[in-house]
Amino acid sequence: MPLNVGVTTIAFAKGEGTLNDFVLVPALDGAPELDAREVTFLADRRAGIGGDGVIRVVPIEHAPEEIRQRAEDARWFMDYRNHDGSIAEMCGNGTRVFARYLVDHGLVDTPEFAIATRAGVKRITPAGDGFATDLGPWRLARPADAAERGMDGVVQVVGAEDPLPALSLDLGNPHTVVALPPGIDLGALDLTHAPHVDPHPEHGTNVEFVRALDPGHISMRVHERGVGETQSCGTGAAAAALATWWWAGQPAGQLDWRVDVPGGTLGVHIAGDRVALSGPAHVIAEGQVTLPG
Ligand SMILES: N[C@@H](CCC[C@H](N)C(=O)O)C(=O)O
Repeated sequence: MPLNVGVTTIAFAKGEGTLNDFVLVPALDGAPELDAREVTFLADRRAGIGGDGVIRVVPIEHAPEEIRQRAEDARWFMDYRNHDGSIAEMCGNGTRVFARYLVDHGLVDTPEFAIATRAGVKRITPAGDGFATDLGPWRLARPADAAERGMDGVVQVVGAEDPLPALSLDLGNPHTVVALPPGIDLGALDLTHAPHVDPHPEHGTNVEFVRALDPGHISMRVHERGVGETQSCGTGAAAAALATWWWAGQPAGQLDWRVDVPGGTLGVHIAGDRVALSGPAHVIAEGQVTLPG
């Protein structure tokens, strides 16, 4: 009997955008489907390939019905999972790395194209050595409270005596943004555990800690839902810029933001109720991997 009976070997690529890293799995005929155990194996930095998330590259005709119904002109579905196997609606950095994979593999034939995500269709355009993604509409998670006070919850951080005020935003996925007061050093924050957020969002949240540097320029660290601290989060950078802009009174002349993250720099452009993200994207390795039996 051959030794490889029952063994599943699949193609993968490894990519990153501002060091938010992903394992991409082409599923060009709809397979492989990946269960949570296979995702956590692929994302494991010791036993598997390693990544903050795992992204299946799925032709739209093989996407789930609810995605196909809202796909507009998108020909590809970004099926995103977090490091822990959980499903996330959106990944901003992931859209650029996904776009890089499609372009490098000749899977799109125009420089601008659309991709379907669980949070709707996102439009990609080339930008510098990477891409810009129209992340689409954003909104405050709890508009009435937030509009009144600019803060709608609190986050407890290790080492701070009192919980810090925070603002929650919906970018297709959930974010809670904290503006650090002067006495707390962004670089010294202990993000080894998920910060305690109150009120706790039903489906969890990504938490961004922000230091304002100059007008239109912030620095940020993030604890991602389903992952832990990462070197960057694209939707998180957009949420951080939007919250800082909101706190500043939404100045009309301050729509372009530079967001420094541990893994590099991202651009955020606010356009009314829409927001766009730009930054680099690289595919750094491709190969084959055998899934655990
Ligand atoms: N890193 C991503 C966000 C990935 C999903 C997030 N962890 C969630 O669960 O919402 C980004 O670049 O936006």
